[in-house]
Amino acid sequence: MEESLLQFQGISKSYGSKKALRDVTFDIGAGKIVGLLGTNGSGKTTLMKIAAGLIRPSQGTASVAGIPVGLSTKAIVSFMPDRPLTESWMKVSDALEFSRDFYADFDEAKARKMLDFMNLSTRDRISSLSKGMNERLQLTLALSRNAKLYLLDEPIGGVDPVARTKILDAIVEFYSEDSSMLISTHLVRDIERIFDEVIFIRDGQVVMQDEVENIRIKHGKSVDDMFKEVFAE
Ligand SMILES: Nc1ncnc2c1ncn2[C@@H]1O[C@H](COP(=O)(O)OP(=O)(O)OP(=O)(O)O)[C@@H](O)[C@H]1O
Repeated sequence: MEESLLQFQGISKSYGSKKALRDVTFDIGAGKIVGLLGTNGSGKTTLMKIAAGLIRPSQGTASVAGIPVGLSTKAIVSFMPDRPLTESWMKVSDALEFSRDFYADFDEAKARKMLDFMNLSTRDRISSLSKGMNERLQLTLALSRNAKLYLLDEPIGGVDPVARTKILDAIVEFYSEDSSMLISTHLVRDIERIFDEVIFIRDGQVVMQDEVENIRIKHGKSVDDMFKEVFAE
């Protein structure tokens, strides 16, 4: 059997009386780029944060590479949150230094190569970066760790189509094939070309998990068409 890199078993999460995830079960194998697709408020960020070990589920178990989510899985999981972690007083070089001090697996040479690719300079002030450039920086910081699992929460949210293409190209270029990646988004059309598999999540429940090739062959549809069909109101 192929190695499982991320496993959710019967995960539920409530915030007070609000149920954000309901009995979520899925498995992601090694070497896969997986899209976590759902509309606003469907529970994508909650799922990512549980996988990253930042919040605890109300029920169920989550594991990364067979290890229950906790301190030791944090060392092998790189999380790009949908809101920047950097501070506005920093320069890009300060952000690199922070990541280097913080993460034993941070690869500075890779980070510098990626910054070049992204047209970012270490001298840039973070407060002066546009939203799209800031997303590029956050992605650089996340992908420059030699992690086993990358969790990217809305990496193309709120940026223009040109920046989206650049960000997707960077993901494909700098992705290492022995790791897996889970990418949440609702902008399916722009990004579906990079997915091996997709998970559809609606109202906190997984409604479908399939290989992209299956969707195209079995259903004769693009992932975007399938998404629109599943999420039609
Ligand atoms: N800290 C919180 N307290 C209370 N409710 C919350 C909290 N965080 C999320 N929720 C609710 O849980 C549900 C799932 O939220 P979540 O952020 O996981 O969804 P999402 O799919 O990431 O949405 P979006 O695409 O809008 O970011 C939403 O209804 C949200 O309002």
